[in-house]
Amino acid sequence: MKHFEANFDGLVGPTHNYAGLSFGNVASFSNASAVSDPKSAAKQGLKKAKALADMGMIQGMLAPQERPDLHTLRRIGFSGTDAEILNKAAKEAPALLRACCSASSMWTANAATVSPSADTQDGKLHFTPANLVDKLHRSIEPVTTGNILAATFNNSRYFNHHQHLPEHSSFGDEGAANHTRLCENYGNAGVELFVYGQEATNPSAPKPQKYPARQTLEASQAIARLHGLSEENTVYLPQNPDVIDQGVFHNDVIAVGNQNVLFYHQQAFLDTQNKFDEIQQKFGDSKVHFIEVPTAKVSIQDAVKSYLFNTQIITLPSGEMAIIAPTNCQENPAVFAYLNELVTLGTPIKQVNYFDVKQSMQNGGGPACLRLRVAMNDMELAAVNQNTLMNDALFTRLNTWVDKHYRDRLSVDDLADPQLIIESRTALDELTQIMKLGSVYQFQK
Ligand SMILES: N=C(N)NCCC[C@H](NC(=O)CCC(=O)O)C(=O)O
Repeated sequence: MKHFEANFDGLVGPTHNYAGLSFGNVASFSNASAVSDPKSAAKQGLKKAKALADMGMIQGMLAPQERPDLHTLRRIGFSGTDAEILNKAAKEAPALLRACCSASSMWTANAATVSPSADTQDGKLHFTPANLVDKLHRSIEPVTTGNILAATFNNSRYFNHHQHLPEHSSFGDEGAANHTRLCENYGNAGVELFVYGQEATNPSAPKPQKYPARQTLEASQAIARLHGLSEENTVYLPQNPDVIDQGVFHNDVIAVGNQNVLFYHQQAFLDTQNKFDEIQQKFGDSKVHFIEVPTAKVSIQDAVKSYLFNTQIITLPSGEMAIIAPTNCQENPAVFAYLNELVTLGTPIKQVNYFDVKQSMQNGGGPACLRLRVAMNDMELAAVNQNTLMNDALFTRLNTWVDKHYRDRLSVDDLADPQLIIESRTALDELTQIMKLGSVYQFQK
């Protein structure tokens, strides 16, 4: 049986825009009210996904969510026709309308936490959609995320789908953005590493002062219980609250792992040495490569600006590891110099490939935010909805679909345009047919 890690990238939705919705996410705040280009955003994402498929990686796509989210606007008391609701919300509660229009489901690293079958008690692949309770615009994602995941991984013999955690800050859960799995081979039991920013039930534990910690220890522990992970294969690692206060709103902005590599910034964690000893002991006899980037070489500010750690580390079919980085890393002299040096250091990482994902970066989403990792075997892959897997035909089909339905300019004021509801629904309805997802959206029920 073959084992590998697949990446499922979020298809950017037709309402991709810059609304400044994410307090603590520097890019989101500093680009608030900039004009976006949903068509380019979607195409940049598709290009990256296709490039990985062309490198021999298993690559899938996850459908975006329905936006504007009329269902939520109705839930909070707006009534009338769709156009009337939009009009009233734009006048009476523009901030709530913006929250209901974000295309933020594109960052599928936040869609769910995934545990491969090699790690779980029942031998199935487990998915728990993230509740994303820290941000209003993201807290409306998990139900539809669950529908999309169930339509993509649609075989109960192999896949176990859980409900998202209770919607309370004690269980703040941001999915795979705060979760990394280290393993010798994808098919062996690995060490599941949960990084949290706060302990909800222990007020004296360290926590950030300026920006919110989105992930709690209690949420991470609940996921480990739900997925049937063993204690010997699980490590909980506290994030350094000082870096959260400098804009590191998810762990995947400061660290990334793959197989036997953990690539991280010197200031990423608390209690680092003890926790690394625990990781090594649980990992087993072979050595984990802890690749530390020192502050002297790359400051936190440069890491946050360039997204050096929001890179994907992938294992190519040749067995070599490559980094998939945003072009922003090339544009930052300190980071570019570091990456050029990294490939010469004798670590498993041998090459760096750069991709322009600037439309996503301007909202704080790099290459790693755009993908959900699913380690699986070939039987599990055969059970996946095959219409979601990237190949030449799907790439062409989705690009044509984007050309047909997406705007190339969207301002925050355009979100009040009722025509956007029609455009978005027409596009998504067609997409569910292309990807054979069934009725995953509220407007289809
Ligand atoms: N690091 C990972 N895995 N994901 C990045 C998510 C970015 C997203 N930005 C936003 O939601 C901005 C939307 C706006 O401001 O319009 C967020 O902050 O949750």
